[in-house]
Amino acid sequence: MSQQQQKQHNVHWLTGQFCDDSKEFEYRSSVATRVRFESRLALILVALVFAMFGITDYNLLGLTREYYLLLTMRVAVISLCLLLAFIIGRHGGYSRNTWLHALPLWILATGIILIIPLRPESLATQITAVVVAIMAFYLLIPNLLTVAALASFYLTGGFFVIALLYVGISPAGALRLALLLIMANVVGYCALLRLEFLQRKQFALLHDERDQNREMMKEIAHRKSLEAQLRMVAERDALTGVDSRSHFMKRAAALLQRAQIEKTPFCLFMIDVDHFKQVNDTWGHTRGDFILTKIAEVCEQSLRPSDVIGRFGGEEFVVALPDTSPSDAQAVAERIKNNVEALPLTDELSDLNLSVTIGIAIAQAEDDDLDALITRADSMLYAGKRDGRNRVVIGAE
Ligand SMILES: Nc1nc2c(ncn2[C@@H]2O[C@H](COP(=O)(O)OP(=O)(O)OP(=O)(O)O)[C@@H](O)[C@H]2O)c(=O)[nH]1
Repeated sequence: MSQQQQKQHNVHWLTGQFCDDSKEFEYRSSVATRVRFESRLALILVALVFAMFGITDYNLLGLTREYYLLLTMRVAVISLCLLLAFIIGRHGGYSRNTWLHALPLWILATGIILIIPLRPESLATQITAVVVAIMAFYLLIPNLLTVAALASFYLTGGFFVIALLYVGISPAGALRLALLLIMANVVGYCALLRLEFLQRKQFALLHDERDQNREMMKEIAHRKSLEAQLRMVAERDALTGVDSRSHFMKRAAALLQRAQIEKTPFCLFMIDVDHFKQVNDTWGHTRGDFILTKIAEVCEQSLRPSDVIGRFGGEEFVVALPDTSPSDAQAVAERIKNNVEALPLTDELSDLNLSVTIGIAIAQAEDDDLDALITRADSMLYAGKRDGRNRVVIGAE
């Protein structure tokens, strides 16, 4: 891991959050959906529990003014909690709206604090409720440590001050209460700090792993494209785009073998451009190259997709024609010859009389091999050259 990444993954010892803001934002965004769901659930449960305590209020106070005041306060807190549960459900990822998560805690804390002036005699019960609420703020309601801690400190401080003001507590009792509340905060704070730390460490690890995987996928894609390029270079003739000689030999050998197994006819052409040296000498090598690519194009267009054409070398092409009878092969060769002759070239090449000579070999014996066929097609080709070029010569000798 690079130093930069290491720095990004540092978690603050006091807040339990990533020191790097963008990393923290990324983390919060990644847990937003879960947080939203859990926050809603927690708020609804809390509202229910808070409502249930209304029954104890009634038992203790009866239908008194204090009871109605308490009831109004409880209804207000519960309504706000439910409203916030609804809002959090819609907009409450804490990557942006952190305050939305703080708000219900502060409302609940206020509700709990306000019980004391209304029911001072229930202090003992309320102390338990406050300790439970502090724990819930830290551990049960999904929240950021800072949000939970601030709301807890508010609840702790507010409750302590109100208890001192409204209930006559002895100094020793006050000290005990303060220690208890501090303890509850320390335990909750440490537990949540540890949780936040572990969750972020886990997130950082997963993130690293994902980065490494992405790098690996990139590397694999790069290698694959290199392989494809290499294959292309090895299999294709760079100038004309037809098969390279070696690739042609592989494909043609396989086609010949299949033809021999299936006992279907197989023919092979050797195509040579006539007087190409003269073409080069007169119009230059660049135009010579251009003419070669045009001839390759015309040949390809004159063949079936199942035929295979390769550049054998220089101005010589070779074609394998599976499942082709000698008469069909001759017709195809004539077509190529005619198409080359009629090749539309640029104006500056209008004086050029382009032609090819084609030698055809027919596969006969079952053990006929590709080299033997090529040799035979070659001798047909040279017979054609000898007899004046621009012709097709077929034979099995
Ligand atoms: N422009 C170009 N010329 C090539 C290429 N490969 C081979 N040649 C040329 O093709 C010419 C072949 O000449 P020769 O073998 O004497 O045959 P030819 O002039 O075609 O005469 P015949 O085959 O007897 O009709 C040579 O001048 C080579 O330099 C190529 O890739 N590009």
